[in-house]
Amino acid sequence: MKPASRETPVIENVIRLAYKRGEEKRVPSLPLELEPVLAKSVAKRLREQYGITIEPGSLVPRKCNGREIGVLIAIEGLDGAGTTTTSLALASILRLFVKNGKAVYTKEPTDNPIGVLIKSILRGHVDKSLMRPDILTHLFIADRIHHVYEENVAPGARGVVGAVAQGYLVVTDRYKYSNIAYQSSMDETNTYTMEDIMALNAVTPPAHILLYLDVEPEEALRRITTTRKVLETTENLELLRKVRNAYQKLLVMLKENPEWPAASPGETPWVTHVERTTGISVECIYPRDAQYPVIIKVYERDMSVEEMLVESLTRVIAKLVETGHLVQENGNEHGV
Ligand SMILES: Nc1ncnc2c1ncn2[C@@H]1O[C@H](COP(=O)(O)OP(=O)(O)O)[C@@H](O)[C@H]1O
Ligand SMILES: Cc1cn([C@H]2C[C@H](O)[C@@H](COP(=O)(O)OP(=O)(O)O)O2)c(=O)[nH]c1=O
Repeated sequence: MKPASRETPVIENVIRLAYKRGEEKRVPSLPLELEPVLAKSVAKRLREQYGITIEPGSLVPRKCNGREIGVLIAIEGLDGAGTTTTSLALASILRLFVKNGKAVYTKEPTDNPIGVLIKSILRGHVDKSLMRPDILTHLFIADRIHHVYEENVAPGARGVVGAVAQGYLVVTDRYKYSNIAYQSSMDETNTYTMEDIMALNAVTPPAHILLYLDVEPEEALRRITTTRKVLETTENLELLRKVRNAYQKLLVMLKENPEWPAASPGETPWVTHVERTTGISVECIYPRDAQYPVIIKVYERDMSVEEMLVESLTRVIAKLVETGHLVQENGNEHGV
């Protein structure tokens, strides 16, 4: 489920998960006091497991040529894995802990015209002949190009990359990795392999961090069917099993052959677009001495929502500190 507006404070959106789109979904409510509880638990686990001490406002984005540079974090998983819940909570907690308060939630498919068309196709509301994996592959990519280079995801920022270049931590609820896992799994003719869809997606940059929420397809379907009256065409057990296999394969592919630094220039058409949109060197946004995306996998077996959130958020923040994308500074006096 996706909230309608990112102008609303993120924590409110988390709470609204309980009420939003009542006609489609009945989502169990998360406790109202979630944010402070979560902040405390995350700070505690970071201290105990990673030796990282953080307080509200104590983290700052790394700098390049004197300006703060943010990151792109993609949250991925099967429908029902909790990508929306986790993305909202992560943006909220990051906003609390970073000094500039610059963290935003965004999502794909977007609420822009191409994203709306995609949703109509997935819901079977338009001509059924549009429901083809090849058509969807290209529509999702077109929606993503607009999202990454044009959509106003943060005040005064052009596109996701514009926001990152202005020091925002951008959390996207799904990204190109959904495209690769879902559309290749829907394609029974095997016209577009995962590698093909990955190559088509080289028009947009990698995420700095890819958080994959791993859930058993049976559990994912159970969550979807208990929270939603109307299921999307993609939400059936057979497809979810295929998509999970595809995600597992994709994580291996990305570890062996990261998107950045790329092996060949043909894999990086996004570099020109990023530099044109942001006006800064790509090396400032994607330092060459690291490999992207950095992958984090959380296996949800027997985890409560709260446990999944603490585990996921702690690991993402620890990784951002470890890789130098977030730097620890003295925080303010309000510890958590
Ligand atoms: N780890 C978990 N354990 C139990 N229920 C969960 C867990 N994560 C999410 N949920 C529930 O599953 C449902 C779907 O969550 P949501 O974040 O909308 O998933 P997605 O966006 O991945 O489809 C919600 O009712 C949410 O509260
Ligand atoms: C971004 C993306 C999403 N998807 C799929 C994953 C989901 O099944 C669906 C989007 O639905 P979802 O993210 O669950 O949104 P909502 O909660 O509003 O229903 O689109 C793709 O197939 N390819 C893509 O490139």
